Amino acid sequence: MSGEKFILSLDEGTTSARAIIFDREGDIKGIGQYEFPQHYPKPGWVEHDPEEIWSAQIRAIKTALERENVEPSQIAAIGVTNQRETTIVWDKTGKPLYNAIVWQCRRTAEMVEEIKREYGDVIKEKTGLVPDAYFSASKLKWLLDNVPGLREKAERGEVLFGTVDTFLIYRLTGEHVTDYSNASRTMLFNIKKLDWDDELLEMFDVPSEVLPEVRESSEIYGYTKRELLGREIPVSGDAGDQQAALFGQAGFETGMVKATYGTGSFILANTGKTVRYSSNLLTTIAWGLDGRVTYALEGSVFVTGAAVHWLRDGIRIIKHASETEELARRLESNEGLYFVPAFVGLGAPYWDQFARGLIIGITRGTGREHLARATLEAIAYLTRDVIEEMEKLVGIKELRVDGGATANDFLMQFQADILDRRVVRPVVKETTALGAAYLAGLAVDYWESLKEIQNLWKAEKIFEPTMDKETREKLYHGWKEAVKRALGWAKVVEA
Ligand SMILES: Nc1ncnc2c1ncn2[C@@H]1O[C@H](COP(=O)(O)OP(=O)(O)O)[C@@H](O)[C@H]1O
Ligand SMILES: O=P(O)(O)OC[C@H](O)CO
Repeated sequence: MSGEKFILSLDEGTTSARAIIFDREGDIKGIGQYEFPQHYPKPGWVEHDPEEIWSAQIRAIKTALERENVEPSQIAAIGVTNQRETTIVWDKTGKPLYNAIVWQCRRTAEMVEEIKREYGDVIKEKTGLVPDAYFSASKLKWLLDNVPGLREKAERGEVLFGTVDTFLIYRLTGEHVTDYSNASRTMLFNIKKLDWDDELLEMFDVPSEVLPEVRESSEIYGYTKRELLGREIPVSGDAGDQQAALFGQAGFETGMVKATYGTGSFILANTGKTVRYSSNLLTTIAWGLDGRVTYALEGSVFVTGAAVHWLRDGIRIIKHASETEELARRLESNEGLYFVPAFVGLGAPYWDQFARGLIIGITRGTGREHLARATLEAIAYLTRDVIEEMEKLVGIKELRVDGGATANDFLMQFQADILDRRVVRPVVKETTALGAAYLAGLAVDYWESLKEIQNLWKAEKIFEPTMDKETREKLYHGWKEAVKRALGWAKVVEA
């Protein structure tokens, strides 16, 4: 056993929990990963069992360490990053009091519509968010109103609320904390005053006793309980997964933009110390570091990789996500077929909770290659929708990309073409986990500075735009028309 030290990053995503060991170069030394079940108790509802999240996460840690023969004593620090907004309540013993309500869950859509009508502007001003069932506030209100006895317990100070980072850190260390980036996604946090907001707490009927303490994204929150890994290891990094990915992409300067293509796509632009507002994008906290908060603009697209997943598990026209690439390449163009994957409404920049998925332009010649191509193209169009909004506020030179679907070269090239911008894919694709590792490592002096981290970032492949303007704009026009037809559909069929 060598005495080399590493950083362990816990990346708890929507569908799986990963544990990744990084070395000083920011290279991956080992990975453990386990999927956990998705629960859909009613149409549009999505839940996770926090115990299933926890056991997947612990197994992932043990697998990563055992596989690579790394001893817990070689872990200098642990960083945590997580699917954001997903809401958990538990008691002081760490026992969950209900399933986690997942960010994708639409159960509070009507509740939010009502609040939005009266308080939309106030919420935007204070939290930077476009009111939506996506964020934690309405989910927490739902829990307090619907789980028998929960509100009374909460008022007695016996209930702890948190996003998944907070739950994991509580179980790991016993500390009830979160970081600025995660707090900024609850819709209860004032991103300018950097504190929980009394008016919002009142609006959502949330007793302040349940809230975690909000800390920087890089500092020691506590130490792992000895019974977990046989050692007390500092837990010293915490950021929402999308903000962590911006950090892992070394997106430290104003105007740097990354897009992560996972279940959904999340495009974030660093706006530095400035809080910039856009009516169709979110203003969010990227991280808190060295006594300073960095802000970002975010376009959250709810369904992208999940649409590829649907081709595989829903209509079963492919066996593996990667097959979409070969299918798409069989065609010269989309031949007029568009797919708007608005399975759970549309997020940025449309924010329509009632939009639903649509496939348009079907002819007798339409086959699975068209659908595969339309799915990949939709992912790229949805990203352009967001970048167009961002460009009104920040200059954007290139797009740094990461996440599962970036393995698809067809998609990456089409993305560069449709944006008319360079798309850059880094060597280390696990930028979310890497970002959390960097945050944890900075707090314990494993890495010294942002400059050092910047020097570790390396491009693997650059996709240059090659499409002519006329084709690009014609294709994009078709997309905008297809989206128009998907908007509000749930209202039409419910009426
Ligand atoms: N080669 C590929 N082409 C297109 N989509 C892909 C490819 N590989 C994976 N995906 C999609 O990417 C997603 C997985 O990415 P990942 O970053 O692991 O997601 P998450 O962290 O959200 O669970 C899946 O939804 C999958 O359908
Ligand atoms: O788990 P992911 O990678 O799909 O990310 C989910 C986002 O954090 C939701 O806001």
